[in-house]
Amino acid sequence: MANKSSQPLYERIHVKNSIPRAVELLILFLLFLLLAYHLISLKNHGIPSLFAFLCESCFTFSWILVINCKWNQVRYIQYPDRLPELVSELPAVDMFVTTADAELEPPILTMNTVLSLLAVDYPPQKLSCYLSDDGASPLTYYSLVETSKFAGIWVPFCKKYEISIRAPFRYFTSCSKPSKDDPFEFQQEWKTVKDKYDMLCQKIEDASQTYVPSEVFSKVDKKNHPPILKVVVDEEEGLPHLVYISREKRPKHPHNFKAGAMNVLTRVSGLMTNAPFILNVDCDMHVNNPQVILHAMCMFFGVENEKDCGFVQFPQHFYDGLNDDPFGNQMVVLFKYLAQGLAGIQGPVYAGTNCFHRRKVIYGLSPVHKALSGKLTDEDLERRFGKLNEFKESAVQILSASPHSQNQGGLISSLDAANLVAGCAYEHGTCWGTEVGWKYGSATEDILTGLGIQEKGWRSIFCTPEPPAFLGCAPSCGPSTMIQTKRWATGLLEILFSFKSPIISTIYGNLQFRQCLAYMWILIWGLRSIPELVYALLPAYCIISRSHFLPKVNEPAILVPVTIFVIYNLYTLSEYLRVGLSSRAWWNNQRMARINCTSSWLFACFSIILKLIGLSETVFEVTQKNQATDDDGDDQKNINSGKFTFNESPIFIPGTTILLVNLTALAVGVVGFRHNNFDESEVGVAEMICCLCVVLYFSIFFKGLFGKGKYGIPSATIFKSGVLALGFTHFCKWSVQA
Ligand SMILES: O=c1ccn([C@@H]2O[C@H](COP(=O)(O)OP(=O)(O)O[C@H]3O[C@H](CO)[C@@H](O)[C@H](O)[C@H]3O)[C@@H](O)[C@H]2O)c(=O)[nH]1
Ligand SMILES: [Mn+2]
Repeated sequence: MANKSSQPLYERIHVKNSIPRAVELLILFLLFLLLAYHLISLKNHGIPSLFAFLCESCFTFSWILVINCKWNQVRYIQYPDRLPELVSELPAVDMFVTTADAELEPPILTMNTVLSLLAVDYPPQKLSCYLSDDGASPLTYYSLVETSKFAGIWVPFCKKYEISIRAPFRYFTSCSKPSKDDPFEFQQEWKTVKDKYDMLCQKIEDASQTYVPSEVFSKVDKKNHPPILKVVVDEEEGLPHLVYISREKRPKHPHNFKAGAMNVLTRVSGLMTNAPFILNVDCDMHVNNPQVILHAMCMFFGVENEKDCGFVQFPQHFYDGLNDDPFGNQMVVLFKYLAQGLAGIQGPVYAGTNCFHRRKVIYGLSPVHKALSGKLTDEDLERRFGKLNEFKESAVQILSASPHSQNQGGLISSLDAANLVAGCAYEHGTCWGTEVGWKYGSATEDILTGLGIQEKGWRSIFCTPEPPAFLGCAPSCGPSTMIQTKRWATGLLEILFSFKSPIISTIYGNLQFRQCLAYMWILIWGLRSIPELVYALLPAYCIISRSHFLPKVNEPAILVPVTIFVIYNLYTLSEYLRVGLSSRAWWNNQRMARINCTSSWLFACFSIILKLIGLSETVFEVTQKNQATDDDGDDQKNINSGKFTFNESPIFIPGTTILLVNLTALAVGVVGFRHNNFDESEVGVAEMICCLCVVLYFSIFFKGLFGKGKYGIPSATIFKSGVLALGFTHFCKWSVQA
């Protein structure tokens, strides 16, 4: 452990945030005032006021959760340079990459992820990289073999010249071309490496066009095949181990998506290298800061009490992000303030990628039991980890030893044993997926797994080195963005309505109360769609039915909602400006938030209802990743990138309906203004402004009404939404007469 007399490995800094806190409290106060107003005006305004009151109660509740999340902002700075003085021997790290579909996830992207991992600044003999391929794709395997050959020149090149970007596709595009002033040797080598990389890309590209001949994969059906395990690099000077795994799949066995893949990776690596630390990255992320493992180690070895560092999470940043974040999915602000806030409570949630785990924590150890092995009988071990003796032994080694006395050196296990633990029957009757490993039962296995770890009392660390440790790609078209947010919200609701919900973890486990509230804020995303949907329709309802839910413009009470609106928007805007984003990015995120909330999250609610009544299971729909090399001409790409796209999916119906209803209401309202007779049933100005705002928030759909091809909403969707909108306006009128 760290020697305390010398300088610390990290520093914990409290971020000053008194002004944001004051504004947050002011908004909360105003929200309460607004609630009070609705209660008082229930008599005059009736039903609309009641609905407004209910919705705003939800918003207020959610705001309290937000304030809780952001209250104490904490940041960490690591000093990797000090590691050598303090840690005599660096521990081994097993690095996991998951891929699931060679079509949605182009192998060249995955290969760049692997290359960037192989080339990190860390003793290579301490590293092993395991690639899990749920697509059992011969192309992926072929690419990996070719990549391992290229790694033989790429890794030494990066280390020799201290290249800062170690994913070749990023390095070779980012104006890395050597200038005349560079040493001649470097210019030469640069050229060779670049040529070799281009050849690698070409080979993979060619292979993707033709059938890849391979004994290993002859007659492999990706949904029904035995485990395929290949050691691609075993002992090679200067390179980490590299192993390809495609776990067994059988139609009758649920494979539990990514969580299942992670557990197979954990077991196979447990047999082969059994490193005490695990790093996992998705195939769409690559290492952007070669010192990343050292940063993580500063935290693991720097904390005084192990308990304070169960896992180390790095943020997800995205490269080549479209300008001003048109799809609102770069999550810069979310990651910044939320994770920094969580860091001040019990630590960030586990985000599924860019995270270092302690293997023993993954094996279910709690911080109060520093070691477990002595207490576990052979039956216990078998129940937890499965039958295989070799694996039980490896687990005992992990559960008993101190973090850096693990085996190092070559791969130790026989492939037979490894094949066994990669089989789908192995987990049967064991604790894998419940007490041990990545947890099953949610499409957001990451949040569920992290929750389980924090429930045991572990804290986690949010680590934000400069340059960013990892970069990835975010979906860049309408449908995949919506599908992704829907999957997240669905997975989160699955957790909320299960026995693993944070409330239970707080009552029976060691999850801190404020951390529980933080989880709640995330888990209820899907449910928020209901009040948001009602609220998006309420102004239109009021205009069509000549009723009110807001004060009139000449009443002093109007100041309350107006002030909330203004202050809230300035507050969120300032968050964007403070991290250096534009006001355009802020606006894009605001409207995507409204759209996601009323569409993807609403559909998440539907899937949960279907699941709860037992009609269908939720699935993990893999996000389409962008090709590193785009087929579109550059010009074409610049014009159209960032333009929202649509498809036949019903997910676009709510948005279109909301737009149509509000347009109708605006029209009705304008006509109403003309014939205004200044009595009680006049059209409310405040309601009209609200309608206008809703139309602005849904302006993407407005453009979609007239767009062509994938930029337009399909006519079937417009038709269905039209019918719904018509139904709604009739309902408004009918409710007045009734
Ligand atoms: O059956 C499956 C499905 C997915 N994956 C892998 O899981 C990762 C994440 O999938 P992706 O489609 O990229 O989903 P995202 O929405 O981008 O992922 C975010 O959300 C997931 C939970 O929904 C987390 O697991 C991820 O870490 C997090 O980045 C990828 O490497 C996939 O190859 C598998 O290995 N097996
Ligand atoms: Mn992804």
